[in-house]
Amino acid sequence: MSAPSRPLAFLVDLDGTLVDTAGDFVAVLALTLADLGLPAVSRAWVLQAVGRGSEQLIRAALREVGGDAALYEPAWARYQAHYLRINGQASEIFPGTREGLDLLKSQGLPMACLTNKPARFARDLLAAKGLAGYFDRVFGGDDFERKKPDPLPLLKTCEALGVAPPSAWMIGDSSNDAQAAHAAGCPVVLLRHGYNHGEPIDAVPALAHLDRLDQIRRLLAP
Ligand SMILES: O=C(O)COP(=O)(O)O
Ligand SMILES: [Mg+2]
Repeated sequence: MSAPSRPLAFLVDLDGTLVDTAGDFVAVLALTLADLGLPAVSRAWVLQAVGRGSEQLIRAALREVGGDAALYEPAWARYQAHYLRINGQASEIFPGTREGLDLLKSQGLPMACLTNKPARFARDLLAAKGLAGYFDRVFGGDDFERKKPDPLPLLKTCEALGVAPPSAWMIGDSSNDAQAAHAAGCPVVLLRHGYNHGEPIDAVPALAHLDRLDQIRRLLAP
């Protein structure tokens, strides 16, 4: 891939990119399904299902355990109540994340967190993990009409930061992020430690594939 143009902003995904939130999803889904008298989904199932937003995750979990699709509304209500209560408790910041965010911040450019997670959950999680201060804006999956992999959230975030998409680097962990970035015209950098629907992320074209966010150092101007 050709050398990246100098970035003028960073759009950073949350789940699987900054924070390993799989444990929160596993715990909240288990509590939600138990409330409805249904069995839990496995961690392995969660790892390949996460990334398309909460609504899709709940619908897929109901299908997975043989629950009636009509249970979606009560499931969503229970899911929100549990998520708000335990958000972050079974999640860890990935190694190299804080150092990586410090490096990005040192570039003096606008930064947005752009996730498919509902905005309220995203804000609470960033605050709980001490990461909120890095971001000028935080946008969640319920802030726009469509979610990643649609380019709309990236285009709207670029507009909010006042930068053109080709100068806004999307940093993510899944083909959702990459597809959205490609369609929006944003360069993309991918982390290997996230959740790419069970597929290896190296197969997805990007400026770079990193094991840890602080490895982004080699892509930035000294
Ligand atoms: O589906 C989710 O909630 C996770 O989304 P994210 O990877 O865009 O943060
Ligand atoms: Mg992600």
